[in-house]
Amino acid sequence: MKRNSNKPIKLTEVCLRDGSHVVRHQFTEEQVRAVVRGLEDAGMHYIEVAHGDGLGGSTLQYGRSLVDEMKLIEAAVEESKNSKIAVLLIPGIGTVHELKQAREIGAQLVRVATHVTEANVSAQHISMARELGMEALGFLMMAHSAPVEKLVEQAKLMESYGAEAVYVTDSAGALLPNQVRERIKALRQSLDIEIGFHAHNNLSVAVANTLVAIEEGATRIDGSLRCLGAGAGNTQTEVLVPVLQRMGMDVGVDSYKLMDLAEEVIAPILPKAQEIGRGSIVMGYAGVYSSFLLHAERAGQRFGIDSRDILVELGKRKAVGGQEDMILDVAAELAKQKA
Ligand SMILES: C[C@H](O)CC(=O)C(=O)O
Ligand SMILES: [Mn+2]
Repeated sequence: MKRNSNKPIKLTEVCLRDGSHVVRHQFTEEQVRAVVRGLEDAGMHYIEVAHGDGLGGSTLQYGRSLVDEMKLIEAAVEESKNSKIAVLLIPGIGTVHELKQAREIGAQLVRVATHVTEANVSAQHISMARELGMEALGFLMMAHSAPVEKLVEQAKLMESYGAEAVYVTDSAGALLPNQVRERIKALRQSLDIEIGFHAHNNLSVAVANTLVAIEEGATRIDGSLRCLGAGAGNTQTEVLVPVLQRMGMDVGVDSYKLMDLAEEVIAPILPKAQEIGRGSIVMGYAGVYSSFLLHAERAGQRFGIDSRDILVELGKRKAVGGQEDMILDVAAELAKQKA
């Protein structure tokens, strides 16, 4: 593959953060320790640990964590030597208070996540992270939902606040390869910082999209072992690494160790195998935030309606992350219409 960048690829394993949605935020300290030990041994570059909705996400609205995320981050830091521990923060859900706490216990990188049109709310957290000596990256969620020019404008804002990279975050798993290409290409042409890509596999194109992103010059790449991430999960890490090897790119991570970890440690954690089920397909198709899946399934059961109808309606209303309360409203409305 001809890459449009000569910078090394840096992988971030997100199963201990994005996967938190799948286990309803019930990770135990032992699970986190076992996963981090395995990832450290395999040579993973970054490991993200936090509540699924980022620092401070443990609430009634998003789902309470079984174990305080700071305790999990601390455990992850203890188990890692060369792998760096990363956290995610959505301004408004997480605050500078949690950011400082995460830094004090050893987190080295933060991804400040905002909706794709709301980069302006990331300024304070990006600059605070830099002051704290952390790597600070921007994470533009629901990147499918804005025109390319808007995405570029918002990424430039994050760059101006001090972000060292900006991610195209395909939260809904809705982007198709040509759309990933045009987005990464446009960012590469307009920014001086690194570009990242975070996929969801709802339409079964996460690996393909990630390859396109890398080809166009993305160097910060996310994956989750065994697809342990919201919806149908992310780019499957233990698949991506050997695919890259076959393309002549050695990212310095041991693929056998990743495969063993996925099979022996992650698979037993999964409540059920991560499949591209009907809910995930509809999310990708309708452009709905992947972490809404389980909330919509629960609401569907409660109101006796098909959760796909809820997801399609949420897509029409352009619901964004943080609007989980809309799921119940939509379900109640649809049930009323049905009655
Ligand atoms: C808080 C979200 O789950 C962040 C993310 O991983 C995404 O938007 O995708
Ligand atoms: Mn995600």
